[in-house]
Amino acid sequence: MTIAVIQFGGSNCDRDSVQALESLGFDADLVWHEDGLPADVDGIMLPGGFSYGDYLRAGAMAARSPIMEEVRDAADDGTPVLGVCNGAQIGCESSLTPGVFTTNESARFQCEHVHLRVENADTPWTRHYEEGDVVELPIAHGEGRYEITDERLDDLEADDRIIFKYCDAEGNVTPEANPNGSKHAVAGVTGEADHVAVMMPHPERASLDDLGRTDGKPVLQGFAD
Ligand SMILES: NC(=O)CC[C@H](N)C(=O)O
Repeated sequence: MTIAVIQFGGSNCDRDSVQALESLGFDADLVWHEDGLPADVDGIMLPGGFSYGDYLRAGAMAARSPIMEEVRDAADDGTPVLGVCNGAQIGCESSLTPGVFTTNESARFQCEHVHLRVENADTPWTRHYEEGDVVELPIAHGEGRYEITDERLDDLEADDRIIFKYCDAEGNVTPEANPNGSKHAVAGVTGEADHVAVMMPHPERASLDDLGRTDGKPVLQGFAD
């Protein structure tokens, strides 16, 4: 099973993602965006980083790379797509997923561990958790605040498309536990179909025993489901 990890100028979590995926038994191929999507990939990961220096708005320029049309076509054909951090920003900027990620409420880059509550355990990315599980993953972003209109967010909530929310260690969603001011504490959301999803925290940074935490492994295992 081969997962394409797409590299843009400024991606910096591409190799970590490959290593995490390989540790789970996947074949992971780094794909430079100008080379186009290889035929017969079984999954696509948009990794974190600072594509195009986060100019305009994080992810906005990478979203215009022609490979994103191919990613969309593959997603429409059922190929699983996961965007993490800058990959989440690219996913939203290219409308694979709804909303946008913009400047943190703190107006600062934040690098810390956060807790997330699993909101919907019935997606490929959350199937190995139980609804309500609390997991701990790292974040590292300056533009991680999820923003969307109230009306669209209500629809996402009603359709169970929010997969993770920021919470405290006990699973309470509170303003204090929301690291960046994301609306409704959204940390991860699916596309129209749940085999497409994006999230700001980094599961690949918590997927190897050597990293001291493996809470993120189940997310990446979603590529196999
Ligand atoms: N870890 C990442 O993917 C980098 C974050 C991102 N481009 C930001 O600062 O918002």
